[in-house]
Amino acid sequence: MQKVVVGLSGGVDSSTAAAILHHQGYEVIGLTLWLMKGKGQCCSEGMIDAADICEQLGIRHEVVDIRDVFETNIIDYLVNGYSGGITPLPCSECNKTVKFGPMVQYAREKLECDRIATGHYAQINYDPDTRRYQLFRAADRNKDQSYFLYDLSQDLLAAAVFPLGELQKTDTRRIAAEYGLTTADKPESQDLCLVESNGSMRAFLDKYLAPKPGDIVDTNGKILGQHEGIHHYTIGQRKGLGIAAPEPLYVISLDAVNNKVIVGDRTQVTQPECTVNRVNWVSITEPSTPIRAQVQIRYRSTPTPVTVIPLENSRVRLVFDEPQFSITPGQAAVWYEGDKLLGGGIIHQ
Ligand SMILES: Nc1ncnc2c1ncn2[C@@H]1O[C@H](COP(=O)(O)OP(=O)(O)OP(=O)(O)O)[C@@H](O)[C@H]1O
Repeated sequence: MQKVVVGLSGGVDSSTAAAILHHQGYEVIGLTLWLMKGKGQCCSEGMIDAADICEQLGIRHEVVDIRDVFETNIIDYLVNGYSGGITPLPCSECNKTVKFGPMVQYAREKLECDRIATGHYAQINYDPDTRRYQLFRAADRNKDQSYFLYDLSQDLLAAAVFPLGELQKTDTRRIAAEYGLTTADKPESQDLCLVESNGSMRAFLDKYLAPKPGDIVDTNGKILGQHEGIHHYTIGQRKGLGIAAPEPLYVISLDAVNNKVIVGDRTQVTQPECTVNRVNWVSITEPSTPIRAQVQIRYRSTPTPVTVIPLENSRVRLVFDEPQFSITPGQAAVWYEGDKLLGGGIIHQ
């Protein structure tokens, strides 16, 4: 019997992924990563729900304590990023270095298993011509999580299985109900796990960063107001500036060195191009000449036409057909050809 390890968060998606594979005849092992320190965090409840599902399916359940890795790779990464004036995207980093990497390693070393399934909505296809694992958007466009998976290596994609990639979310709930899974009606997570468990990103950051008051200025350096710490702001932000002005003002940059929030009008936060670092090419090898694609500069943004110009050291320059509003350093830019994810990286400037 073929063995597969399923990453179980305790939610309906991963429970259903496990149940589908179990009913297809795989030997399924449930694996829950213990991510967050502290009692009462979402993981504690998730672990119990995951254990329940394993009991229900009659499968083995492993819990791997990875709290230190989560703290270094996600919490420190976020806190350092925000205090340095960028807006990091934790989910792609978490998928690569906290979830898939350690799960694949644990499965290979401890469970003699080479396949890892998750409840992610995305699709993988192996192209024998190019010998690459390609990543595609999920059939359910509204649930598509390919954007958060752009940083997976070929080795991790080779091991990954996404049983929900061809389903609509309504199918998942229906299947969960048909199998009588105890998680079938569990509510959807609405936001980043850290935001859910802390109430807001600001509340999370305030646990780690002391207030550091400074000036809110325009591009000429004129002081327009005060802030409590640049970590409370993100590029393109309009609300919560506390400044009365005849025209709407937006955050156009964050100056960590001088502890300043710089604001301006909408045109000043709209750019024709940007540089992207730490690029991972997924479905194709790195091209030697510019390519055309459609890019998303944040998770829910509409894909927009772009020319991707390869640069040295795993970087690219993105030249948008139409200038883009609020390009945010630290967020991911991910470019596609139709549904095929070509590559992505971290927006630099
Ligand atoms: N703590 C964890 N341990 C093991 N696998 C996890 C864990 N958290 C998430 N995963 C895996 O990553 C997938 C996507 O995680 P995400 O946080 O986006 O949850 P989700 O889409 O709400 O799914 P679910 O309904 O399964 O919680 C999950 O379906 C699961 O397979």
